[in-house]
Amino acid sequence: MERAAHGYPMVLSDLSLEYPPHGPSPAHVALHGLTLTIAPGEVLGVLGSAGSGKSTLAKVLSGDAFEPRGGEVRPVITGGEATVLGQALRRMPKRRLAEYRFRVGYLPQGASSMLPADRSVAEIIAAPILERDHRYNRRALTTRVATMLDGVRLPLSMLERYPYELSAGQRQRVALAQALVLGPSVLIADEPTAGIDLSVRDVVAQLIGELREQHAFSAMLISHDLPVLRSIADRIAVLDRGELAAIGTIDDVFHDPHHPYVKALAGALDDGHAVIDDLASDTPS
Ligand SMILES: Nc1ncnc2c1ncn2[C@@H]1O[C@H](COP(=O)(O)OP(=O)(O)OP(=O)(O)O)[C@@H](O)[C@H]1O
Repeated sequence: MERAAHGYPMVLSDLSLEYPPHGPSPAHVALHGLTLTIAPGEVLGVLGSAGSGKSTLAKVLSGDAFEPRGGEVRPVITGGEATVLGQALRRMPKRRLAEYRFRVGYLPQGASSMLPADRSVAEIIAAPILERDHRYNRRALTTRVATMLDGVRLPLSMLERYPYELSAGQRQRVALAQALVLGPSVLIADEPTAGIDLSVRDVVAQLIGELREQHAFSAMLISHDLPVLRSIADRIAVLDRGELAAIGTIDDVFHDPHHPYVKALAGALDDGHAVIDDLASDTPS
């Protein structure tokens, strides 16, 4: 896979994403003309109103949207381009997908409730390694899995447990360990702390901080959790109804907001809301 000539791990250029028509439902444009970059070592926070296209963006950028799975309507790139770690995603050949997904960490929305019930924590964390190389040295695998578990601050005694034996926060940490086990240089995390205890907030912040110290690690962090964004994100992008409403440092974005949705967010922050999930996008644009 070629490296990005410009060195930016993520470049979105006039990107539009659409759900194709299905049954009686017409096509739906989820994201329209999004242009932004993530610099090497940068963490970009993404927040936005419900339905503004955040999860759709994460599914496409992670490659998850391109996995052959029946039954589900998946978004497609209908305009512009997204280039991640040098891989242009529009018209990416199918044979590139598996390798691409190994290089990009993805923590989907609700990951803690999607862990396979019949696998132990050790098996769950090890799965991407064995998927990439089923003959991977077992001793090295055990060490890697234990290191990842420790990295998300869970005790080794959890290795043989099953998801139902863990709290939601512990399951989310296992999902994070799995997303990072292949040592990706980019992580796309969709609401990693939503509805989960504060322990996950701290772990996400600490882990991303450590990864940035160790190597050029960049991330897109979808979150409405302002303390998390403040502690980790270098800049934030605000989406509203499928379009970019603002981008910059948190202070820049909220200091003198022009866009109505960003103004409403700034108002919520002034009122002391730290988590701004529930702010409806009912502001006129
Ligand atoms: N399978 C689908 N088919 C058609 N439209 C969809 C599908 N999934 C999502 N959408 C629509 O695409 C738009 C973007 O949805 P998306 O889930 O990306 O928003 P979001 O910003 O992540 O919202 P939330 O904060 O509620 O998770 C919404 O209008 C949603 O209704």
